Amino acid sequence: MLANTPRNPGMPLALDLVEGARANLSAVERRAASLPARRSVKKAWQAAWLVRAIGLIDLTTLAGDDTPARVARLCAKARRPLRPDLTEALGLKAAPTTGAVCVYPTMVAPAVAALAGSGIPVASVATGFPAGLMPLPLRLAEIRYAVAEGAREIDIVITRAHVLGQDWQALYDEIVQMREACGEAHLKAILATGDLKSLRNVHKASMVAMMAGADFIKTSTGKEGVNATLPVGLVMCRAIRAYGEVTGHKVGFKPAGGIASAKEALTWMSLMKEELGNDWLQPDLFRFGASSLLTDIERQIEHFVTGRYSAASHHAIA
Ligand SMILES: O=C[C@H](O)COP(=O)(O)O
Repeated sequence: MLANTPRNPGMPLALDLVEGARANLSAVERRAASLPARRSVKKAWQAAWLVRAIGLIDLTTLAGDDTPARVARLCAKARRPLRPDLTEALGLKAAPTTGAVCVYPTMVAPAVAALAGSGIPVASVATGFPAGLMPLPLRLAEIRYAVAEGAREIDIVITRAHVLGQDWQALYDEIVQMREACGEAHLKAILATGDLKSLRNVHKASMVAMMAGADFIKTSTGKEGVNATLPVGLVMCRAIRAYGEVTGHKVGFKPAGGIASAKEALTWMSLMKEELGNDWLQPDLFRFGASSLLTDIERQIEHFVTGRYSAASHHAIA
């Protein structure tokens, strides 16, 4: 899944680049507000974009009552996210699969077993998700555990206090160690932007995470009061662009938390296309972190094919 784009090796912490980061807030907000109004994707193209969106989803369950059986059901959905009659009606050569399945560390082994032979990677949250307030050696041990269980992607959470206290060296150092603990597994750095107080902090934390070698930067755990928003997404995309201009490295982006409708998915995809280009519409550089988005996408595709909507419960996931 992540084979096409070389990994971001990171770079030494460059405080001038972090501090010099400019987030022109009102321009960012104006630009973000204009995105949903755009009608750049219509009808047949919309169906094609929604099929593409399926392949960009990290199909997620992160609940206290997760069980191996629920995870197995979710994995079955990841293998076959679209009903065969819809796949056929759309004339798709290959049935889509989701980008990954994302679970807690103790659910990695059941997910790996359920996805065997599918090529779909398992992503695991780690580092004391969602708050991250555990001693660093335990957070690193949790990464190693998830990797040993078979996770190919690790979604870490950062220490928000390092951002709120502007301690960029401490943030850089912890992410460098997390990346080392990941080994071959790809690291997605969850910034928990709803906790970071300002867009300027979001921009700075994005830059530090990329300098420390994050393969992806991700907005939210899904557990903060405010999760993925377009202004935050725009700031993170512009940070990815700025980092790319300085280093030549491409870093992926994952909005997560509260993205539940096909319409929102299309808006996020337009943002990626316009801000970063078509490479960021591929699963090695873009993912949605979402637990219920697939249900609405399937409904909208069914409507496109049949002209009718069925109840969301007919598209049960786990
Ligand atoms: O990373 C994924 C999020 O936890 C999913 O959030 P959601 O349940 O609001 O879609």
